[in-house]
Amino acid sequence: MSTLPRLVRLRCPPTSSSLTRTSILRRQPILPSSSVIVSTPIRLLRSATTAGTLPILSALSGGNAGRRWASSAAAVKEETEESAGAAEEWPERVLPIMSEGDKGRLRRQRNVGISAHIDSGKTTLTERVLYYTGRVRDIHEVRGRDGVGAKMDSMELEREKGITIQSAATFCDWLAPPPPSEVKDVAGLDGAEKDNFAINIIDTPGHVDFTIEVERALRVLDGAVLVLCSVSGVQSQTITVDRQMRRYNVPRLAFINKMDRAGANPFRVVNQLRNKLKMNAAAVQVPIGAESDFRGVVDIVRMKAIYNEGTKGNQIVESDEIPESVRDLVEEKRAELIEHLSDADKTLCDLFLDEQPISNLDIAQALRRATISLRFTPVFVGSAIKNTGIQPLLDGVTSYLPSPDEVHNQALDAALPAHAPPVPLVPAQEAPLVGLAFKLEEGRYGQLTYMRVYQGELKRGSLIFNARTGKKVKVPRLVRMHSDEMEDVESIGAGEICAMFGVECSSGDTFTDGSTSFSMTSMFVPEPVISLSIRPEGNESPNFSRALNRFQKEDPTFRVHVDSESQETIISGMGELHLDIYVERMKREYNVACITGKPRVAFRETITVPSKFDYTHKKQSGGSGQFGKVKGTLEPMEIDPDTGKDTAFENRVIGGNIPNQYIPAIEKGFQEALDRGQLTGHPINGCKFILEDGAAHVNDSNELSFRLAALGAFREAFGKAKPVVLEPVMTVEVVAPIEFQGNVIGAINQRKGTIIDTEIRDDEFTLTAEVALNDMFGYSSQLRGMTQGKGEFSMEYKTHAPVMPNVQKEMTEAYRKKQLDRN
Ligand SMILES: Nc1nc2c(ncn2[C@@H]2O[C@H](COP(=O)(O)OP(=O)(O)OP(=O)(O)O)[C@@H](O)[C@H]2O)c(=O)[nH]1
Repeated sequence: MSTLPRLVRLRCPPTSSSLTRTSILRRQPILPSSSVIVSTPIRLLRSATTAGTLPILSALSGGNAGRRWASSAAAVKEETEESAGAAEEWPERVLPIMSEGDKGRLRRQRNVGISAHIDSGKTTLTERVLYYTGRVRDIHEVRGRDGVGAKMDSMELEREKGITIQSAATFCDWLAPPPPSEVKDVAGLDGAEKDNFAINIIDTPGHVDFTIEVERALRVLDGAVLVLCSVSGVQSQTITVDRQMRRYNVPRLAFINKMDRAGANPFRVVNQLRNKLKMNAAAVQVPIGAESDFRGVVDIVRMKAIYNEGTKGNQIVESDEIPESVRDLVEEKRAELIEHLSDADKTLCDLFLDEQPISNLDIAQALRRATISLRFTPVFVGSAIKNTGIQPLLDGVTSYLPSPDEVHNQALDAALPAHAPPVPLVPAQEAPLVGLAFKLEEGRYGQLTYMRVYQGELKRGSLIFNARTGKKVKVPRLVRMHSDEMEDVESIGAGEICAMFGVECSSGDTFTDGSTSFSMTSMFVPEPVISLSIRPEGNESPNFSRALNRFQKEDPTFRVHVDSESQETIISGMGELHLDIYVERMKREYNVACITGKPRVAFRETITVPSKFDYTHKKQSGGSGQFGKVKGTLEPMEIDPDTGKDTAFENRVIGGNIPNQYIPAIEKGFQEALDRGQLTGHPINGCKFILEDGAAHVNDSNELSFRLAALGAFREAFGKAKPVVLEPVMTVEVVAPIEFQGNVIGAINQRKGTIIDTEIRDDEFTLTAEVALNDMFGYSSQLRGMTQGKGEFSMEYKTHAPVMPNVQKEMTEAYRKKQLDRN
C-alpha cells in the first residue's frame, strides 16, 4: 500500500442530485453507489389508482442495482416534474430485472469509441489494439509503405487518401485485471487474476466533414477514448468531439498520443484539457523519456514502471523500480491526481479531510466512480506508432470506463403523451427487445444495419418491429463486425453491438419485439453548409438516382433536392471534401461519372422578431369554393441542442374553430413555406409557426384551402418579422511554422476573419479564427503557397450568422432581378 502526503484542498464534489439534472432525453450516467444520495421514496411510475404507493423500483431490482436505478429514476422524476409543471400520474410500469447471468456477462463488456481531431492517430492506435488483442496478425500503417493500409480504413478511398471517412466497428477480447470496484483489498489491485473482457470499438473519422459518423457512434457507445496529439494538444475538432461526448453523456479517457514527436509535452495538453475544455482532468501516467527517447510510462496509481518489449511491443514488462529521472515528477503528478480527483469524488475527499492514509486501491476506485459519473477524465500517454503505452490504455478502458449496465439509457413510450417520463431501459436478456439502428451501409450482400441492443435479445430468424413504420421484419442474418469482415452469430445480447443484413430501415430507427411501443430518441443532425449542382456526364442513368438515394439514407447530413427554378439536382453536405467523396463514390461504386457545379455556400434566411398573422384564403368561382382562415404568430426559434432542429409548428387552437382534420394541411403549408425565403430564395431556418385561431366554412373549406392559407399567412408574417440572410461561419484553425505567422494573419484579415486565439509553441503556432465560409474558397492553395506547403488548416461549422447589410441588399436585389427576368 502506498500512502500520500497530506494535501490541503478542501473543495468537495457537488451533490449527486445537481449533477444528474441533464436533459430528460439524454442518457444519464448511473451514479456509483457511494455517490448516490437517495433518501426519499421514489414514485416515478405509478398509476392513478396507486398514487402514493411505495417505491417499486428499488424493491424490484434489489440491492445495489436497485439503488442505481432509483438514483436515475429520481433524476428523471425531478426533471420531468420540472418540465411538465404539476406532477402527473402515469401508468405503473414494472421494470425488468437483471439476472445474475446478465450482470456477469455485462461486467466484462465495454462499448467504446475512439474520437479525435484529424490525424491524431486514432486509426494507428486502433490497429495496435487489434494486434495486441489478437484480432489482426500484423500491424499495417495508415499510408504505410506495404500498401496494405490500416484494418479499420477498409474503404479503397480511405486507404488512398489516408483518412478515415466512415466509422468502423470491431470487437476484440482483452485479458485485464478486474475493475477496481470489484477488488476487495489493496493487494488485489495487482494480484487479482486477469479476466477476459469483450470490447466493441468504433474508430471514428477526425475530419469535420464526416462529423455525423462521430455523432452516431457516440449516441450508442458507453464510453470513449479522446485521442490528442502531444504537440498540438486540444485542437478545433477536439472541442467538437468533446461537445459531442457531453451531448450524449459519454464518460471518457484521454490518450495523449505521439509522445515520440519533437516538442511532445503531455502536461501542457492536460492543462489545455482543463482550460479549453473545462474538464476536470489529470494524468494517471507519467512518460519515461520523451521524443526519440520515449521508452515507457509510469502508472502513478499502481506506482509501476511499464515498458513495451518483444515483437512490435507485444510484451509488457512491469517494474516496481521507478526510474530516477522521473521519481520527483511521479510524486508531484500523483499528488496532483489526488487533488483533482478528490474534487470529483466524495469518498476520496472525505479521506483527505479525515487525514486518513490513501491507498492505491482508494485512488483506483475513486477514478472509476468519478470517470463514470462524468466528473473526471483520466489522462493516459503513449505513442501508437512506436507501440508504446497501448496495453495500459486498454487496461484503463476496462478499469475506468463503464459496462453497459452502468449507463442509464431510456426510451419514450409512444403509447403515452409526449411529455410522459422516459422509460429506463434495463440491459436484461429476458426483457422485451429494444435496439437502435444507428448506421446503415450498403454492402455486397445488401443493406447492412448496425444495431445497438439496449435490452432483450436479438436472434437470427426472429421477427422485429420498426417503431417508426410499424412494419414487421425478419432478421435473416446477424453478424459481428470486424471492420469490413464479419462473423455470423445466432444471437446478440442486451448491451452489445452487431449488424443485421436484409433489414430495411432508416438510420436512427428503433426496433422492438412488438410487445412495447418504445422508441429511442434520435441523434443531433447538423445543417449542411455547402452545396453544388450535379449531373451525370453522359445520359441519365438509373444508377445516378439510385446512388443519391442510397447516400441520403446512409448519411443524414447529405441532402439532395431538385431546384424548382433551374431544375438542377443539388447536393448539400458538411464541406467540399464530404461532397467530393460522394461524387467519387458515384464513379467507383455506381459507374456514374458526374459533372459538378461550383460549390456554393448554404445560405439561409430567418426572422429576427415575432410577427402576427391573420390571413384568409378565399376563392369563389362557381361551384364549391376555397376557404381557410388562420391566425397566429410567427416567432424566432433557437436551435434545439438535442435534435439540431430549429423550426417547429405548434397548434394552440382550442374550441374547434379550425376542425382537427385541417391542422396537418396547415403544418404542411408551413413546411412548404420554409423551402424558399422571400429575400434570396434560400431555405428558412429558426422560426416557429404558432397557430392560435382561425375559421372554416362548412362547404368551401378543405385541406388545399388551409395549406394555401398557411402559405399566405407565412408570407405575410415573414415580411414583417425583419428577415435576414444567414451565412455559415466557420471556426478555422491554422498550424504553421512560426516564420509564416505574419502572412497567415494577413490572409485571415484579408478574408474578413476574426482572430480568436493564437498559441505559439517552440517553432510553430496555432491560429484560431472565425471566418465566413463564403470567404474561405481557395484558402487551401493560398496557405500552401504562403507557407511553402508547411501550413495546415482545418475548419468546422460554427454557426449561421447574418451577412453584412450591404451584402444582404446586393443578394436581395440580384434575386429580385433574376425573378423579374424569369417572368
Ligand atoms: N509520430 C507519430 N506519428 C503518429 C503516431 N500515431 C499516428 N501517427 C501518424 O499520424 C498520421 C495520422 O494517423 P491516423 O492513425 O490516420 O490518424 P487518424 O486520427 O485516424 O486520422 P483521421 O481519421 O483521418 O482523422 C499518420 O501518418 C500516422 O502514421 C504516433 O504515435 N507518433
